[in-house]
Amino acid sequence: MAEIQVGLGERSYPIRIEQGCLARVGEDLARRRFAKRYGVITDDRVEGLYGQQLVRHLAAAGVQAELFAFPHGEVSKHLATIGALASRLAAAGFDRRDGLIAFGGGVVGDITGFLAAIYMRGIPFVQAPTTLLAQVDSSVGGKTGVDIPEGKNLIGAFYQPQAVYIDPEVLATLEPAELLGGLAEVIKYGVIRDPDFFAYLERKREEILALETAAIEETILTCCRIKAEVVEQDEREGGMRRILNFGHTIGHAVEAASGFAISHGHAVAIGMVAAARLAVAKGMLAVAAEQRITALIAAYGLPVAIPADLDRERIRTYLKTDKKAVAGKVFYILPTAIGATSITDAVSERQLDQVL
Ligand SMILES: NC(=O)c1ccc[n+]([C@@H]2O[C@H](COP(=O)([O-])OP(=O)(O)OC[C@H]3O[C@@H](n4cnc5c(N)ncnc54)[C@H](O)[C@@H]3O)[C@@H](O)[C@H]2O)c1
Ligand SMILES: O=C(O)C(=O)C[C@@H](O)[C@H](O)[C@H](O)COP(=O)(O)O
Ligand SMILES: [Zn+2]
Repeated sequence: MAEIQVGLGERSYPIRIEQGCLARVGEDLARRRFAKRYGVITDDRVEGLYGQQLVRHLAAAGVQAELFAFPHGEVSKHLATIGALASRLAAAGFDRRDGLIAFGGGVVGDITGFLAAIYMRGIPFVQAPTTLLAQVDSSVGGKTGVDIPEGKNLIGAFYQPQAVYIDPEVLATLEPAELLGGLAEVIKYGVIRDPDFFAYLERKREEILALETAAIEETILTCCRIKAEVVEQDEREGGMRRILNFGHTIGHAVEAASGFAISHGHAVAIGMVAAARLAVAKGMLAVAAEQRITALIAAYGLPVAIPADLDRERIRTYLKTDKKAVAGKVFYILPTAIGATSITDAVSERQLDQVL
């Protein structure tokens, strides 16, 4: 069992990482009393696999909870889902003393956090992430929100959870492609911040892919530690938090341009390779480092190139609505070494053409 703290003054919260901890979330909630009862927000797949089990565990600890599921996938991550869930909560009599549990992957976490931020102008919520991506990234840091046709995550709020409960056991039922998506964000942490962790990912590939307990726990813990450190320094992305967006400038555009046929993690993998190549083109990164980054992404079975049939003009259109764009200038987080980045808008059309 490991517990780390995200230190944000009165918005601080613990991240607990423990095999089987979903069975003990109820005890913790009963002790901490964030809310008098909980709406467990989830998607239909996670509901089918673990929904009743979680509600039973909560009930055994004396925690009242009700499940609210929506159809799985990024296509649900829009305002209509928020509206429908809010209506269901209101119909069930949820009031300001009640809270939410985000029980699922990043889509569930982003939707639930945003709903918690705005339902009755704000109710408490906790994260119980069930995908690797959500356990290493989206459940921590308080970015919540939904997509609009113009782009990814263009509506949302910074709203921190009260606690994060990570049970690596549930990863056993993930589809292999979903596991890989999480590994893209895992590799991101090595590239932006931690060369030793990058080398660990090179060495422990087989153990990590096999979800071997020690390797997967170490991986989740390292990512959460790095994310907590970054968020503690820049909660609302005034500056350095932008490093967590490495691979996301082109990644988000690829994801949206594919109509979400390419998942977030796979698009981030493509975006990281593109960013590393841009960095080489600009003379900021050694070719050998770019090759190591690309080789690690490929070694985990992730894509390294934008599919040939994906419309480049659509990608360019989405690049312009990236949240990091200011006064029409698109910003890129480019690696300068394994473990270090630089943020720049000085990317020429020709350099962009080369990587697209
Ligand atoms: N807020 C943040 O900081 C942040 C960070 C990274 C990504 N994100 C967002 O997260 C989303 C991607 O998250 P994701 O990859 O978890 O996608 P997801 O939530 O769609 O989950 C992927 C699939 O896995 C299924 N699933 C979840 N847990 C399972 C389990 N234990 N066993 C079997 N199946 C399971 C889900 O039903 C879904 O079909 C994107 O919308 C992205 O923008 C947000
Ligand atoms: O927490 C952050 O900060 C991140 O950027 C983490 C990203 O992995 C994540 O995909 C995030 O949702 C992207 O945020 P956005 O502000 O670029 O939409
Ligand atoms: Zn991401």
